[in-house]
Amino acid sequence: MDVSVGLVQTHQETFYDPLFLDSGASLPSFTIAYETYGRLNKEKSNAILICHALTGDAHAAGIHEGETRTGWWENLIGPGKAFDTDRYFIISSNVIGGCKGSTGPSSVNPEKGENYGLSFPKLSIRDMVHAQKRLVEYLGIDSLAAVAGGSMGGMQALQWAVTYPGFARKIIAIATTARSTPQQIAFNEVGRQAIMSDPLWKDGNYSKDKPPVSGLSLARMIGHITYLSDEAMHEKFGRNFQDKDNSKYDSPTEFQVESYLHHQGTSFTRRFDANSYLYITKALDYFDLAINDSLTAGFAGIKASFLIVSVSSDWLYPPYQSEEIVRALAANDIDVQYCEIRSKYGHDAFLLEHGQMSYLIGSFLDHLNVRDVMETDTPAIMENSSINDAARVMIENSVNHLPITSENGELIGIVTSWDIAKAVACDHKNLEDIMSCSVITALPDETVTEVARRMEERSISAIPVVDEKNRVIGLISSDAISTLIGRCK
Ligand SMILES: CC(=O)SCCNC(=O)CCNC(=O)[C@H](O)C(C)(C)COP(=O)(O)OP(=O)(O)OC[C@H]1O[C@@H](n2cnc3c(N)ncnc32)[C@H](O)[C@@H]1OP(=O)(O)O
Ligand SMILES: N[C@@H](CCO)C(=O)O
Repeated sequence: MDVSVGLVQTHQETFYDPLFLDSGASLPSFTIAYETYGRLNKEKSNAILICHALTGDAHAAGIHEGETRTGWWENLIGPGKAFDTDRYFIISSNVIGGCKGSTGPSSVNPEKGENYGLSFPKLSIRDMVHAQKRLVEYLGIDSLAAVAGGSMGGMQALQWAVTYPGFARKIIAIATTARSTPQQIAFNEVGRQAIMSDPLWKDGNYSKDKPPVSGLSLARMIGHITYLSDEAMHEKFGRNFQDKDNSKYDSPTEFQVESYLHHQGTSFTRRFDANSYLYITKALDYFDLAINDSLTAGFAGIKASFLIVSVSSDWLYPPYQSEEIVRALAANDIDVQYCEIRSKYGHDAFLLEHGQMSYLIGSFLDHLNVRDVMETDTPAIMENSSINDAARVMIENSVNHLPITSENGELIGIVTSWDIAKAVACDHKNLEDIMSCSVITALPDETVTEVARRMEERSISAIPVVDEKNRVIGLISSDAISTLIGRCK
């Protein structure tokens, strides 16, 4: 059986200082629903905020008492999983504007004593993030190890990096964009029109017992098509009929795909509020991190490392949008890793491709720096040494790479066992004749991944690690790296 965080509860916290919104309006007070998994460490340095997508909620992992469904990222959050609750304190909250315990249009306006409905102010992704910051501070946390999410959750993660530079050390943004495209806005608008065309919607003043279920169901059916791929639909349903005995002309849901979409639409109306759908999709539409159409300008000043993941078959948030994020980050010299995962599931792959996602997220969160892997007791020799001295030191210490330093410890060259062999074969007498003077080096705070890539490109099996004054402080070897990868699995 899978290891899980087990029984969990959704908590609620109300904040009584107003939340000022991008629209110019404000919420006099607001409530945030949230769950936490794992333990906050003494230094309060191990918190990770998880952000949900359009229709998600705070219940990202574990199980609620008396229920059977686990949280929506159950496969990624838990002991020993990518978001390892033995090491990290995970926070997951419902966005403001939502309908799963946080303040949204279905909540009571404290100033009027009635539901907000359409009097709820317009929201942005940044407003959602401002509200999350209040929660994080309430939990006593003044920096986050990471913020992570898929789809709209990825937008929130990016927004955190822009709005609160340096607050989160790592950002994980999956199947997302830095600015909504006309096509995304178009699908959202069709969904909204489906809701607003339902006579039960009543300009947003529907009663709790009579919500606009046909409109909301239709909105979800349209949305759900965009979360799948052509291939996934072929594989799931083919052209199969739902009822094999009564196949054609006389059933409203002849094809399996029709039946499936109706099921997705209907079950959605049991868990989601129509007005929340209108507000949250609008927040998606407004989302644009570019400044004067430049994402590079929009990302200036960011201080975090990024993992950006796209899905090969995602036609709603296609990989080119992730690539745009990566280019703009790289243009700002921001550390970024990018992977397009191969998947047939389409956009919803961020909820389904557990293997690939676990690997990427797990390695990104745990990635080690050169400092963690380098050997520090490696020998070096002075510049005026002889070839014999070099050979002896190499044999005595069983090393194949020997940095050569000046008197003050500065790196001036390197000699390898291959160079020594060459010296014997070609009868060279001086160390200067065989040593390499333009040495590829590593810095202690670089990631092992970056350095491994450099070593692979140059076909080098070990490189000296130097400090800011180019003094040798250790050596990193491909052997040490492969031992590490073997250990990490
Ligand atoms: C990420 C966030 O932040 S939260 C939001 C995420 N959660 C959701 O989107 C919930 C709704 N979405 C889904 O269920 C998504 O499809 C996923 C991605 C989460 C799950 O995908 P899968 O495991 O592949 O499930 P699938 O898409 O096949 O749907 C299964 C459901 O369809 C039903 N179904 C399958 N075929 C048919 C059919 N021919 N006719 C009618 N119903 C059908 C199943 O009975 C099942 O019903 P249930 O969910 O009520 O138990
Ligand atoms: N299935 C996800 C996809 C939207 O990104 C949701 O409903 O939130």
